[in-house]
Amino acid sequence: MTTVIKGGTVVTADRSYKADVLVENEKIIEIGENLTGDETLDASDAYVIPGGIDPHTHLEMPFMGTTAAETFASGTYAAAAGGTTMLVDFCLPGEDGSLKNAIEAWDRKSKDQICVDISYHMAITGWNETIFDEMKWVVDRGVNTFKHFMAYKGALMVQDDEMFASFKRCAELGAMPLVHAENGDVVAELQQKYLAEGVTGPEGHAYSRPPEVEGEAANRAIMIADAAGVPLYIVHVSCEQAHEAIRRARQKGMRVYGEPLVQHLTLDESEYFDKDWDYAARRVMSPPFRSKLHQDGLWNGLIAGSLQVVATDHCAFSTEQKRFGLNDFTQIPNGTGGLEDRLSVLWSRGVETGRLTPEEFVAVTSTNIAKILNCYPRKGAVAVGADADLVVWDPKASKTIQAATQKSIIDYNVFEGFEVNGLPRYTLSRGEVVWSAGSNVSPKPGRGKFIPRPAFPAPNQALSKWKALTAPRRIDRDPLNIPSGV
Ligand SMILES: NC(=O)NCCC(=O)O
Ligand SMILES: [Zn+2]
Ligand SMILES: [Zn+2]
Repeated sequence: MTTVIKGGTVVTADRSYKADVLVENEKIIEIGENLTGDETLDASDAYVIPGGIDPHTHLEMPFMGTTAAETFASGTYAAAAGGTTMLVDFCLPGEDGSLKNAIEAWDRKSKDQICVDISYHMAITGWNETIFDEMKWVVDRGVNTFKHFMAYKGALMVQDDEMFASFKRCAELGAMPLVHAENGDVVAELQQKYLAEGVTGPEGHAYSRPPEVEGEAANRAIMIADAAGVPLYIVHVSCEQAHEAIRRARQKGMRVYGEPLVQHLTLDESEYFDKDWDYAARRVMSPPFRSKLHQDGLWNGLIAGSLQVVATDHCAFSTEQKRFGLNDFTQIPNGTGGLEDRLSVLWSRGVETGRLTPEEFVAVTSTNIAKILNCYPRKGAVAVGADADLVVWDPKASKTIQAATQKSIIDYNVFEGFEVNGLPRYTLSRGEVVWSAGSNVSPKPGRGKFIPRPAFPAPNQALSKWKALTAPRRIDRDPLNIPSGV
């Protein structure tokens, strides 16, 4: 069976052009004019773009004494409804600390539920010989990225020596480290200070995580990655201090990537000062929302290329779960949602305002991350041979974001009331229509696949070669030119 997407404008990260797209057996088989197929999807007055890739989600993740309420089924359905056809979820080791068991646990949770494709990042939350050994198994299993939390002291946080050891192991294995950059020691002290001063509400969350703690950690992680000889990806970059560290590193020739979230681009710190406790607590996430000045910096970074990817860090807790921290902001489970609305919010606030071109929109929502994570051009491309993960994007379709009508099972939405233009008319996952606006298509849980991402030795090898060429070395001198000792 063939499907033709007809009459649209194909938009990729580097160009836009009028063409039909023909799909068969999960793949794009032809792009051109006047194509026909067994089934036709109308793309007139619309763009045909690669499906969105959200590289940062935490579905059903055990965290802060509870478990993120968004399930693999509801999260991937919400993703499809918003034009996202692949997400990368974080595997956390359980009490036994085993990476292998964590991946197997994530497989068990996800496999019968996922409606679109997924991949994993593996979290490194400690350091020992078993972890060192298991990292190879993880990479061979198709997970080439390892996340390190520099915050969440007493829980997920790792120390610098552990990070350095793990980064060096990543370099050997052709893997890439990721970091959550915040100075966890300082955050922990600031939390106690504000609690002692009687600041117990969600505003304390923002006060205890100022941009400086993020900037310091970003600089430290960059220095450690450089010493280990490995590229680095910094998740949820929220402020100028961290962005500046990335800019400086890139200017020095280091492969450092930065991922702002759509929430940080569009919501600011005033959300935490709302008089309604639930409203403010629902927006508690780390790092917190910042001022407009930081937001402008993040947008500019996307334009300049110093930041490459827009993600969501979808880690959604119900209002009931947020209320665990009613008397103490440090107990509010950290995390917000965004998976369903990332593309439409970014289109409305980015492309519609002229901050981003449609091509840049495609780059930061799909193509760049597919390249960074080594699954391009299978994903992130409109090209013959690529998976037919495609979105017919209707720039004229509009809606008001409302929790009441969302596919996510969370009882609120941090973008509630946002008027957005730009929505998927159709979302195709490997050629199958998994979302069709105005109809009742709903994808079958379990149809999604795990996408292995092999080791990517090239950037690591290039870096090692350069490091070897430029390493400090002994100067051999003619003994005649060495003054004799006195
Ligand atoms: N970001 C957040 O607040 N929660 C999810 C876990 C993390 O990424 O730090
Ligand atoms: Zn994080
Ligand atoms: Zn996260």
